[in-house]
Amino acid sequence: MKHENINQSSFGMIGLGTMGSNLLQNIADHGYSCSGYDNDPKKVDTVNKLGNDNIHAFSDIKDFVQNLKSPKIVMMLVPAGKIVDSVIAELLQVMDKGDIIIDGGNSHFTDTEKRFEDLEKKGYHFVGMGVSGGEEGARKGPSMMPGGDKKAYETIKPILEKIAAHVNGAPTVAYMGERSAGHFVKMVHNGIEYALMQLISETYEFMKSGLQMDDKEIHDVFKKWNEGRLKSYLIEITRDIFAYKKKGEDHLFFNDIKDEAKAKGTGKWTSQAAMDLAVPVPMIDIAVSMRDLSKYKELRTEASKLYPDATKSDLKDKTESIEKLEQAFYFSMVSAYAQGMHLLDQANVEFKYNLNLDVIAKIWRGGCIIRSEFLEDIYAAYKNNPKLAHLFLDDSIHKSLVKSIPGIRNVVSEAVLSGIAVPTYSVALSYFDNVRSEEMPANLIQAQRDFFGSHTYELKGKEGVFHTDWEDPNH
Ligand SMILES: NC(=O)C1=CN([C@@H]2O[C@H](COP(=O)(O)OP(=O)(O)OC[C@H]3O[C@@H](n4cnc5c(N)ncnc54)[C@H](OP(=O)(O)O)[C@@H]3O)[C@@H](O)[C@H]2O)C=CC1
Ligand SMILES: O=C(CO)[C@H](O)[C@H](O)COP(=O)(O)O
Repeated sequence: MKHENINQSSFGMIGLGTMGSNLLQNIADHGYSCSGYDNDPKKVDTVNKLGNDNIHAFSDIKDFVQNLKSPKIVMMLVPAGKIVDSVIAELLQVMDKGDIIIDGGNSHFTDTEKRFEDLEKKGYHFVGMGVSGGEEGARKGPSMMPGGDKKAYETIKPILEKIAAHVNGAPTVAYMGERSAGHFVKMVHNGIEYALMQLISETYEFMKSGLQMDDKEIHDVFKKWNEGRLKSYLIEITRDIFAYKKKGEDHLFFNDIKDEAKAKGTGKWTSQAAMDLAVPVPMIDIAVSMRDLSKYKELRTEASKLYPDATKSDLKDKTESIEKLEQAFYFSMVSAYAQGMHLLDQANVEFKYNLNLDVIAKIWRGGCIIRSEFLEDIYAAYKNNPKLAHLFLDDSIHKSLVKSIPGIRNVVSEAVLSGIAVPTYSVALSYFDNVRSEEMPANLIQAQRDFFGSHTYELKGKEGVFHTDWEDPNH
């Protein structure tokens, strides 16, 4: 479909799928004239049939670009990977130097790093921007994490600030930092998302198998939790999943879903990046691993026959157990955010991104999947002390964390004795117990390394590296 009006649109979107179509409508709702392009003519048709006077969709990339005002602003919301490179290559044929290209997908930060460098050399302004909030967020107000070309960000800032969610009047978008900073921050956001989702699924298992609660009771607990300090988007949707029945059916729909979790990769990328930077994020690691384990259905089925019953403990007092579980969830949730923020802090040093952790917490308070009441505390912690080395060291967080320790210890031990898998809870606790250990047993590891491989060790109170012949009879 060709349009008469050329050079009319203020904003162009490539990829009119779930995110692109909704974000474009959000932008159009704020009074901007928009163009859309997708290589799937059906998507183009669907968008044109919305009847939104502010949106014109094209199935020819040249017509699409021609319809944009200069400097042209084009955002891509296409699947991450090679497709992004091929769309950029097409765009370079039809855009002009000085134009702005935004990648709003979940691109790997190392790809963004290369694209930024390449496009900068070629004279284009490139912004790598994480977008979170899913379909509804894109339509009504996402959280956005732009990084890269600062000048380009200043140009698109008025649009982004209008379409973002708002918390206490502040938009949930801000410039994150240099080059690939936006996509790095989004990746860590997703890593935390994985950890919290795994934590919620273990909570459900503990309630169901440990406390013998039925679906209605579980729904009521999530409802109550969402009215307190655990209030968050993920608890809110879990509450709603525990109330969702198909018309005419008497059971919750999610019970029909296979217990095999899929993943697009951002959680794994977070763990990989954390390993490369030597930052421990064990809750994210375990969340990725448990999604992987869920796929081994046959293996699990066979093993379940071989090892049928674990010792069951007697969890009698449900009310008291739920109170402990709330403490345990709070404790572990704090730990999940703390591990993610620690990774961001260390990546900032390594990659010289110029991140501001308070700003990141601020824009995560609304619009995104990990938005939560607790992000207010994280925001306050980093605003109060931008150099805070770890969230556990913040005074206010310290106070509430300490009060939750009995809960986490109780839940982990009860679960272990009952044979209920709570790896994220367990690792949250062990991570904490090691973080609070001035002495770790790592000296033994050093001794072993030196014993079998002459890898050397350092000594307390003595400079230098040393080696011992551990099997020398004359030592
Ligand atoms: N869905 C979500 O909740 C979220 C997704 N994201 C990220 O946003 C990006 C887009 O996701 P989403 O909207 O869900 O994906 P969809 O698959 O729904 O939409 C992508 C669209 O891009 C089109 N497309 C593919 N290749 C090209 C091309 N070469 N030229 C033009 N259009 C093309 C696709 O067409 P076709 O179908 O024909 O291939 C499709 O219409 C991804 O990086 C995703 O990870 C980020 C946050 C949340
Ligand atoms: O980016 C998102 C939300 O912010 C995606 O919806 C989310 O990452 C989905 O990831 P996965 O498919 O791996 O669970």
